Amino acid sequence: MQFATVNNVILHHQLIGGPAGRPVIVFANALGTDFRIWRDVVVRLAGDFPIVTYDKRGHGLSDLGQVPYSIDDHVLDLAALLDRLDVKGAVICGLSVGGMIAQGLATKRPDLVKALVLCDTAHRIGTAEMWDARIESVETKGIESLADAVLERWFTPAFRRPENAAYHGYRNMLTRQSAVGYAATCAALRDADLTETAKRISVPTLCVVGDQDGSTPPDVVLSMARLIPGARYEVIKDAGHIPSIEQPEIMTEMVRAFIATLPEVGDSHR
Ligand SMILES: O=C(O)CC1=CCC(=O)O1
Repeated sequence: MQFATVNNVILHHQLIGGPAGRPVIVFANALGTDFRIWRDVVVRLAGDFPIVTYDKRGHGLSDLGQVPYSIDDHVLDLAALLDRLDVKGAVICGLSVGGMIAQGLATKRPDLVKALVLCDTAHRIGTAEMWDARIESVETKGIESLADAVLERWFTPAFRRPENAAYHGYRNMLTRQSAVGYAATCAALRDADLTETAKRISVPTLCVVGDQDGSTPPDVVLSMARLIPGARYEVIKDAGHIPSIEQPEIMTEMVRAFIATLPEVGDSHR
């Protein structure tokens, strides 16, 4: 099954089976992306762990639902999807707004979360003015109108070479997202301040950032890491906002090494 109705919204997802006794890894995505941004990490981890990927509402093949959204809408969707899949005590690996969803899940539904990998994210991203301007551009001129600026923050100059087919492919991913879903998630980002949430996270947490991230630069991610009790912080060289695309090998090994440090929890898998 790749589609499930939760909270009156169809969510596109994949569950890849893995060995019993290993924690499920759940991947959550950035604004303007779908679950394929994790593909090069997922293929490296598949077989060693059960894996869940999904498209948050308003993105990929998932429904739009009621707009605009709040971060809580996204958190409740992920909680309902994991309940539906009978996943508990997972390692939630969230990138950008996906990392905010992961933080929210860890505090709202601690039974679902064994540990967090927070990639290129923060307790607060951007300013209300910035998100309002972005919403206006998307609503009046479409995602294409901001694509080049977004891609400059997503990727390093080395990745943005005109001859790099992957660069053009991910540009297509961005511009083909629903403008309505994109703007609705910008509203969720505008309204989200997870400062108090981050302080209450009580699971082992790894915070990761690309050294050239133009959206949540290393100092921003570090300030989130400092709020989370006991969190570790790592920088990935030669990566922008989406290290799972630019440095999948390093990203994978960081996730693997982090999971190896987690205490065994008997009921942490399906
Ligand atoms: O679009 C960007 O600048 C990057 C981004 C911010 C939040 C998110 O999920 O992606």
